[in-house]
Amino acid sequence: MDPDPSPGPDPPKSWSIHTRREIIARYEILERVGSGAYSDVYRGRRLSDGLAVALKEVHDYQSAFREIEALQILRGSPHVVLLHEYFWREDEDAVLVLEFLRSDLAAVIADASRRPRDGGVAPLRAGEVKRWMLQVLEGVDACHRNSIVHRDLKPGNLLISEEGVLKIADFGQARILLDDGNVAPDYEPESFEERSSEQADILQQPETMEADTTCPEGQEHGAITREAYLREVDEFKAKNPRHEIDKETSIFDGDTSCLATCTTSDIGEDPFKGSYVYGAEEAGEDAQGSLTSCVGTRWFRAPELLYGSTDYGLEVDLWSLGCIFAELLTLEPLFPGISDIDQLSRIFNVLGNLSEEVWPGCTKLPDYRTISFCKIENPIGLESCLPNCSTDEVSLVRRLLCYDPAARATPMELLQDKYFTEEPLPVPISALQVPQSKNSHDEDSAGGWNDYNDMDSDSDFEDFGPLKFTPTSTGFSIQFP
Ligand SMILES: Nc1ncnc2c1ncn2[C@@H]1O[C@H](COP(=O)(O)OP(=O)(O)OP(=O)(O)O)[C@@H](O)[C@H]1O
Repeated sequence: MDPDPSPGPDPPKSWSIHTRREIIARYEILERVGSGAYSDVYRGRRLSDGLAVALKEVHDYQSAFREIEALQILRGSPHVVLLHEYFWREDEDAVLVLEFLRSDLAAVIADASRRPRDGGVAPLRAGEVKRWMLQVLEGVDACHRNSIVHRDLKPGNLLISEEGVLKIADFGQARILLDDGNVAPDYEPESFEERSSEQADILQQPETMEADTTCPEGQEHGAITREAYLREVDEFKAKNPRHEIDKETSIFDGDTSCLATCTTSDIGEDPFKGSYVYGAEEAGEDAQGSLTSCVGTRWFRAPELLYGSTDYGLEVDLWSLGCIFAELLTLEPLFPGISDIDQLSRIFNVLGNLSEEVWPGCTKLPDYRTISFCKIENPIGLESCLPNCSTDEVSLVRRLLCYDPAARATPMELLQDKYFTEEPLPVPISALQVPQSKNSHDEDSAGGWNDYNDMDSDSDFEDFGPLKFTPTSTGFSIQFP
């Protein structure tokens, strides 16, 4: 699509990228390739050398600087999407210029699920699955080494280059965890007030954008101390009154939970769209250094988040990894819940109830007593969900899908798992089959991809025709048929 040079009166926000002179001067904006909860993404071409890029116009302020902050810290990680530069002028959406990646793991799974199964043999070879997993693990390892929790890991956020290199993308929900377990308050990646008026609209040029590689001895690169963050925030607030306005107009509600507060806004892949509560929770996160439980896509959301935890860590990503790996092995989503409660019930049906026995302390989760599930006498177990999988494959998934977050294996531990060094060995990246585009998961597929669009439920309760709800003194009791 040709860029529209005439701004016209009040162009719709999502098209405003076409009216940004500083961007048009450097990039040809081609077709829109995707859109998410907070963004529109266009394929683009750098005019100076023809480089293919993705131009991500982020409509949400917080999401934009979280993504920029994380991508700057992770710059140079081979399995994290590369941020070439970004444009951000006050009162306009941030536009991130990213390397263009044509496919994603969702498309790999959808493509494979359409291939015929040969005598029960999965269409994705074990060596291919291993190579995809290794790349995901290396990417998540880089995030976690830098204390960055992604919070929205799912196949659609694992982008893939033409050559088969997998890169983690969409850091709009990422946070940096501090040593004390809290999160770093959001801060402006680079203050635009410091720039001259000519430079004010282009915050980072490719030549000048380098993540700060200096870090105090003994401290992981990118793990900025709480003091440094608070200093940055103070400086930023002094320069940018908008931050103060945001804080004043939002309600602090940092301790509230998804289950308790998002029952009318828990909208599938976009649990926060139009949600006033989410905004309030995000403010709480910033103001108090605590976290919100309203993160991630439901199918990949850890039980502690489903139970409203605001005191979680990197381990929420590990649960998501377990769900992603299971899906790679079976080509079907493991826990395709249609609401938060259904999500929990699907997990319990497989792994058994969450109790003090399996995770000491879990009864203190904010919403644990709000909803009581009936006892699952005979959970079906992970093996039944992973038919035709080897013991090693089941064991790998099991090491991630532990109720107790502390028991989940870290990416580094998994990278050393014998599964990856035993036959069949991971295939080389060049032998991976990369789908032509990401669009394949919008089409019909046996993998249930259309269900991703069906994850939107206005209420946690409306989809529960066959379930028996009983009000209790603390909340609800639910019985399954
Ligand atoms: N670097 C890229 N190269 C090619 N396509 C991309 C790139 N980044 C994003 N996209 C496409 O744009 C879509 C939206 O991007 P992204 O997931 O980053 O945005 P979001 O608004 O944070 O989405 P979500 O609602 O999933 O959180 C992606 O699904 C993907 O198809």
